[in-house]
Amino acid sequence: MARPYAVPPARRPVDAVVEIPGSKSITNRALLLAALSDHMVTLDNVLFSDDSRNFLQCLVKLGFPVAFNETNKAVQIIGQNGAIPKRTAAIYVGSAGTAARFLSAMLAAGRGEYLVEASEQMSARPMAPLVGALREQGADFSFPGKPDALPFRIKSNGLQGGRVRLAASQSSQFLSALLMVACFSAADTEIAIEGELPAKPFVAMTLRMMADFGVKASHRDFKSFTVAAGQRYQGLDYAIEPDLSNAGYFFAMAALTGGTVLVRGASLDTLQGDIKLLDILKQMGCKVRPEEDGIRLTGPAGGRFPGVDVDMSGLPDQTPTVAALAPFAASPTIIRNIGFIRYHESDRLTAIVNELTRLGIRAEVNGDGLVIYPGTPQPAELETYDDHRMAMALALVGLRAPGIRIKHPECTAKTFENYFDLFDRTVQGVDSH
Ligand SMILES: O=C(O)C1=C[C@@H](OP(=O)(O)O)[C@@H](O)[C@H](O)C1
Ligand SMILES: C=C(OP(=O)(O)O)C(=O)O
Repeated sequence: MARPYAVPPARRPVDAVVEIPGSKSITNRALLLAALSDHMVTLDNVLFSDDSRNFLQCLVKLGFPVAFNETNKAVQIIGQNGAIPKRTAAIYVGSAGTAARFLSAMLAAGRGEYLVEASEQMSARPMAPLVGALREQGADFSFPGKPDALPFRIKSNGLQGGRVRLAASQSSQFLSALLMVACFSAADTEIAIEGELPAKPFVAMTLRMMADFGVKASHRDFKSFTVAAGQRYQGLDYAIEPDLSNAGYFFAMAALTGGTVLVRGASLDTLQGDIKLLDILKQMGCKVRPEEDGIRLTGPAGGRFPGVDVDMSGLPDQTPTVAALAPFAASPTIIRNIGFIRYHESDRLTAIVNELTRLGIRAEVNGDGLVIYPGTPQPAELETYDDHRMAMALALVGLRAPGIRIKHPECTAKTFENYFDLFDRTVQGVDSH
């Protein structure tokens, strides 16, 4: 186990150009759509991290012809047009929500008998609404452990399609999973959403990527979705965007220090809803400039900014980032409509309040949101709950407050293996231009 990471306080405004690995959400969708396609797919700028390596290993276990080269960030998959090569297999999805949800749906839409296993953390996260919707369409589930949770066995003989209800309020990934496999069902699929659908931009990403691979879906105001049976995904070459969820920490470094960061390859024209963090940072006085080779953000002079009042249901993964900036704001920060982040790698509402409190910062859960008050963080060793985003975001506090240590920094490997190396280099200005 790695030692805690001692955050180096920023002695001057950061001035850096950073390269962020490929998007987890796009990588794991592209891997699924490639496997489901009817031809060879070549993926570029693929993320290699725990979440995507687990996904790739699952595809290998299921018998898909997969070739990958980590140095070139490239993956080639020969899609099997909705079929799964192995009729029986056991897969391990690790802690990846996307792998757990997307691959379970693919197996339920296949024909065979499969065991899906997961880390302890993922086994505690919700699966029941997805299991229920897949069961309604003909898949058979059994549970060696807790009912309706991972690990489980799936016995499948194709999905029926038809009208399906989905309790979607705990995670948008249930819907993304159902949408991506629906074209292989016997009949057209109509999914009726029950409860408030969170993280809609991730569903929009799913719809856009399905369309890129050749399958259309329609929806009425994100409340009901239709996918016609018989459509097929095509083989193509596909480039993965840099991960804007992970770029957020580096933009935040510029905001906190009144410095400037260029994220190479980032664009306002993106599949990723987390780009909206830039709007929040603008409200804090940052300047955003799209340039030829990326997006540049310049923080407010002296790192002085006001608190914000923001609905973050569309960009839930940025909640820890905004929470880490909040103690340094001139007024309280209010974050709304993010109750569902209780179901992420940790109960993030509780985790954020616990760690801000440990820093001597007043922070409260308020219904489905958070209120965080300005203050002076005191030296502390912070817990990270085996949650990459808690580790990556809490480190930001240490740029402006001395004596901050981040426990178990290795947990960033879920989506960003060398995060703390890049963090160090960004603070020290090694990569600056
Ligand atoms: O579909 C996706 O790629 C994701 C959707 C969101 O999950 P929830 O809808 O479960 O919140 C997000 O938090 C996660 O990091 C990635
Ligand atoms: C919620 C997250 O991950 P997952 O894909 O496991 O749901 C996340 O990366 O913040």
